[in-house]
Amino acid sequence: MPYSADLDIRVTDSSLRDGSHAKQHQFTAEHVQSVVAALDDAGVPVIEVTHGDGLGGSSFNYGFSLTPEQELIKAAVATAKNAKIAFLMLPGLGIQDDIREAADNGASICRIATHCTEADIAVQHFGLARKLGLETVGFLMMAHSRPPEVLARQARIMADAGCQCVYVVDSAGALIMEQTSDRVAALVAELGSDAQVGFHGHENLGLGVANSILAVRAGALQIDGSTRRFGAGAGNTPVEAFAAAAERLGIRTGIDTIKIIDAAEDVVRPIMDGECLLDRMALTMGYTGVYSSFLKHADRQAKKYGVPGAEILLEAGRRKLVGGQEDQLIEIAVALAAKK
Ligand SMILES: CC[C@H](O)CC(=O)C(=O)O
Ligand SMILES: [Mn+2]
Repeated sequence: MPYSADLDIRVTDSSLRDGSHAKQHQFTAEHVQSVVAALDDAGVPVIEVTHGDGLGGSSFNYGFSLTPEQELIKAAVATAKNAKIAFLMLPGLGIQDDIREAADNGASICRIATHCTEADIAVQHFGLARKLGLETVGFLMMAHSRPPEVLARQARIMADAGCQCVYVVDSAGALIMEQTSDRVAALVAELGSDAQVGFHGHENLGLGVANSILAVRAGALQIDGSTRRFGAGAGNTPVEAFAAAAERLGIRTGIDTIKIIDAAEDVVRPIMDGECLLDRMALTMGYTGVYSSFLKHADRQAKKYGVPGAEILLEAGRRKLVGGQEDQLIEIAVALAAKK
């Protein structure tokens, strides 16, 4: 079944949320206005705006935002003519009042992320979001680290709690081809008509577009990307490349391919601090299964303690660290420095 009469799938652009990691959370309201205006004009149907780690993410552990995220959400809502504005939240970081405030500020889609074995911590949050009339999306993060049947059981917990679309989230950019489609297919089989399935990719092995196309073929109805790959690690599935590939394959996204190619070059690139690169650090994350948002934290500790960043990430992979364990990157850097 297509997503709707006009669209086969719905694309959510995460540049203004996943890109917040790459920008070290230094977005201004003007950045948000210019990106939202360009993406909206290109026909991107959903735009996500929040601190990289979601509502309440602005903190010592994750990095402070330059602009309060509710101000960024307001700026996005005021600018978008057609696109819906989404926000992310991680239970335990954001609180219920943050969800209420984002809804009051005009955001209409609440995306709730948990580690892929911890869906049960989101039950109350889905309940509240639905009560507020928000559309709901669930993120099963670090999805490479568990097999399809485990993810399917976690997806069931989210759907039963009121989640309307559960995403397979390749936080480490570590999923390879059928590893993506097998996971998506398992969720589609489990959820049936109870909830849609989505896919959120990262480019750490250069597979974001290919994995996303395979996800669509396995039944995903929602796909995330970031224009110009503006996201954590090597960035997300580039929306402009995905839109072009989808169009050539006859998959209707509603996005104007030429306009989004122009937006990537003329609007998004100028606000990025640099390109999101498929370099040694990003490849190490994809290869060893490390959370993409650890990149800038590892970079900082590498500089501070004079140790190679890739070695910090290799050890993070060995320890199988998950989001929220950013402090262990400091411990790893200190230990590497002591060995020198
Ligand atoms: C909040 C953390 C994280 O950036 C969510 C996400 O986009 C991912 O896990 O890939
Ligand atoms: Mn991500």
